[in-house]
Amino acid sequence: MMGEGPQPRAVGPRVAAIVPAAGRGERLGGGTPKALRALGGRPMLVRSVEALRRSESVTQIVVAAPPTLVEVVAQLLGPDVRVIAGGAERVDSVRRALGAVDDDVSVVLVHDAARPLIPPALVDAVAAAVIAGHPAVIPVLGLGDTVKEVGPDGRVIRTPPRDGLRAVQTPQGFRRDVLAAAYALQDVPVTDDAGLVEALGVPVTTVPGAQEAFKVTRPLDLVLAEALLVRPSASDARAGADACGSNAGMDARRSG
Ligand SMILES: Nc1ccn([C@@H]2O[C@H](COP(=O)(O)OP(=O)(O)OP(=O)(O)O)[C@@H](O)[C@H]2O)c(=O)n1
Ligand SMILES: C[C@](O)(CO)[C@H](O)COP(=O)(O)O
Repeated sequence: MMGEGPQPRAVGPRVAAIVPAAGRGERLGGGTPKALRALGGRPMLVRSVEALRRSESVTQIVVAAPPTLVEVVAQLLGPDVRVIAGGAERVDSVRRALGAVDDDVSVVLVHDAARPLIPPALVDAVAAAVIAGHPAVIPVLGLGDTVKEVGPDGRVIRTPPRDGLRAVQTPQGFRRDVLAAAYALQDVPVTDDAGLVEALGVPVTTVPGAQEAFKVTRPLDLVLAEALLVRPSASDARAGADACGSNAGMDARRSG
């Protein structure tokens, strides 16, 4: 775990943010693809993209959309965002989006559309750690619950010591060549991008995550996200929504 003090400043390298947004949201339910479900009156995906725009480090955003909704999502997000068709699984969506990243990008962040309340400062902390020399960086939080490994019969197999366990969030940040090599691997069963990098044998570094970066997975998560948006402490997220359509920061970095 890196310290919680000042992180290296992100200057110089081009940083792309890939946003996998092509999932169906089966655990959330409701019919509409999850990334387009409204949160405080705006699609979750729009809020996630706004947080990336507001970060100081991101210079390009590539979104993997549900294949039938590529045009709709492109209209929704505006011309500064590249929208491509996602795939059947999250890894397929990220692999396709990686193929659409500009040639001059050397750092790639992968951020779930389903984490709409991500603080821009966390995006920058992950990017800065990669730029400082870590090949792979993930935000993590300690666990509040005890975790059990349970067998198919429902019986507890063991209780892993909680001190060494972390819940993993996004954005996960990578040197581009490392992520490309990881995504060249086939048929490695993983649930996050860092899992592929671990399969390569490349070290993965952690930085402190943020509670509000939780993933909207089930209906109660949506209720919690709505509640957070109307609290004063959610001013960042609201400002992000208010700024929707203003791309000045990212435009300046892209042309700089
Ligand atoms: N084929 C897929 C599956 C998931 N995702 C994206 O990966 C992120 C994290 O996935 P998850 O929360 O599991 O979303 P869903 O797959 O939509 O959820 P569920 O498993 O409940 O259907 C989401 O932003 C989702 O849109 C994607 O781009 N392409
Ligand atoms: C990438 C991820 O959000 C890190 O916590 C998570 O692993 C995605 O898992 P899901 O099963 O696709 O929600």
